[in-house]
Amino acid sequence: MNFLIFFSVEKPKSVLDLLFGSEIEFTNEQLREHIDSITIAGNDTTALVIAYTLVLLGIHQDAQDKVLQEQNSIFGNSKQGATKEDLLKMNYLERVIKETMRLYTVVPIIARNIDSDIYLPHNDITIPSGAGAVVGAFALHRSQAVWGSNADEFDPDRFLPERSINRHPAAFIPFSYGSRNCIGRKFGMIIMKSLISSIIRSYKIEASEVGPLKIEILLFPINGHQIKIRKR
Ligand code: HEM
Repeated sequence: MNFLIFFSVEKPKSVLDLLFGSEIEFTNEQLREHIDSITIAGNDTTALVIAYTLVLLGIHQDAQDKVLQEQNSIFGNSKQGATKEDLLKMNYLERVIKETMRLYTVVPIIARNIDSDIYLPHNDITIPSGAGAVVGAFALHRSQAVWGSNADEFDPDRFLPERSINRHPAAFIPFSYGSRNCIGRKFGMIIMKSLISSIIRSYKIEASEVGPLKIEILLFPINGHQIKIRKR
């Protein structure tokens, strides 16, 4: 297992080093469970978002051109990996990734057990303690009431600051919301931006529509993705 914590000023430490060095002494089983959480929660989610993003860029060539322009403005012709400073400049790519996570919410349903009665004033409904509840993030992200009549269309500029001002903070919840939201959301963004940045600088992508989807905890394309890549 060889995860590194990036951008530390000190010598980078692996996740295991950090877990071993923490104040709490974990049992082997707890250590394994932590590593399981990080790999399972962090791997498939990130890989799926990267794949959906590449497919959407392959379909929307105009967006791919804009991503490439932004990359060229940061890197020129260089193929070097992105630094933290480079990643901060990738505003358009970040909007593309967010729009991908909105349309293809890879954690489409978030489930909770209700442990005390919860009153929902807008609907005048009380969810009783002991009930199970799901937050339908996929449905919320496609809601025309929230995202407008073009909710099903790919429009990364929805995430421009000026178009996001009046949006409810919980309208966009690919990483969930509140105290149990994703602990890896910033790390996930770093991985996704770094990888897509390197791929787009080296390859031109073409893709066909995303076909039917299925939910197996995460959101998978039933037929896989049809994608062509050509060296630039
Ligand atoms: C695009 C990538 C990712 C997406 C879309 C995503 C999404 C989510 C969502 C929706 C939850 C809440 C699930 C629930 O409450 O049922 C969650 C929790 C979690 N995520 Fe992520 N995640 C991503 C990347 C990562 C990465 C890279 C890591 C670790 C390095 C990670 C670690 C975790 C952990 C440990 C939890 C449980 C947090 C808790 O229960 O307090 N995730 N993630």
